[in-house]
Amino acid sequence: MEDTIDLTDPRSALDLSNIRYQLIRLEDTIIFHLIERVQFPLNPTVYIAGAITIPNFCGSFLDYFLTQQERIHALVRRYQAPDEYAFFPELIPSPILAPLKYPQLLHPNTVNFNDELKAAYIKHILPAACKPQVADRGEQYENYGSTAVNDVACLQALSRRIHFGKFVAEAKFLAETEKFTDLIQRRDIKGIMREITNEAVEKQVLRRLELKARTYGTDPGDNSKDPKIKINVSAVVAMYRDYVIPMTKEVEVEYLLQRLTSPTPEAVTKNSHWFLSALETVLSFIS
Ligand SMILES: C=C(O[C@@H]1C=C(C(=O)O)C=C[C@H]1O)C(=O)O
Repeated sequence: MEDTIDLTDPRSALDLSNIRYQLIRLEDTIIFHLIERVQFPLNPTVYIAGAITIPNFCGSFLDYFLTQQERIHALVRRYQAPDEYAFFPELIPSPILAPLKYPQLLHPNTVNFNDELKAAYIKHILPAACKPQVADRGEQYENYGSTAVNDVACLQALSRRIHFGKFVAEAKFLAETEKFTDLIQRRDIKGIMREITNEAVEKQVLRRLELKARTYGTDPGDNSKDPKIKINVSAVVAMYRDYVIPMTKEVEVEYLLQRLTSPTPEAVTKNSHWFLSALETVLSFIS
């Protein structure tokens, strides 16, 4: 197992033990971002379209923040990486940096579960993890900016986690190509779900997560008998059990259902973004 997954090397990127290691690392990122987020109350206003007036924008404050952040991150090539998926892919510009040449690791596909992830985050994950909303204490106590900054960090880490399901699926497909080819050809979704599921690994993930949430959420300097925990540990476990693991597996299944078909133009765009960007750069020099 390597220290980090190398997405420029197919042997590293499609090795299931490397992928699992990456998923374990992402648990740390997700828990730390969530600990930051739950310092603030739920602040439902942030998620309601039109609740905060924004010039030339009619969505929610969170969506405004996400679109702006994705634009700047796209300029520095974030969404060229095969493990990064935008929440608003239709709004992102081409990078200003020269394109990187990633090898073709995944079959071209259109799988993007970010809408489902964002909906579950707002409707279920946050309400379970946040402290109860204090009564409206007036404008000077608002922390909408901090709320959205932390939400974007949480959502982007969660998005990477669930979309790593594509690498998991590709590794499993390569290990048992014949079996998966048959299931995919018969559109046997239940059979695919059964074959990609590893209950022992899932149980291990949940046990480790509980320990991590408790450990990272406790100040090591707090020697009291009943130390304060900065995060609701059972909400973290429930987030993985009810949303993160099921969505990772849905990503796996959807990816496999597209594994044998020839790519649609939309799928090619994500996978050959570097080629289109290169073409754009060349054309900008000519014109
Ligand atoms: C990620 C894997 O695939 C599936 C998804 C898991 C997850 O989301 O944590 C765990 C086990 C499998 O059911 C794996 O096999 O490691």
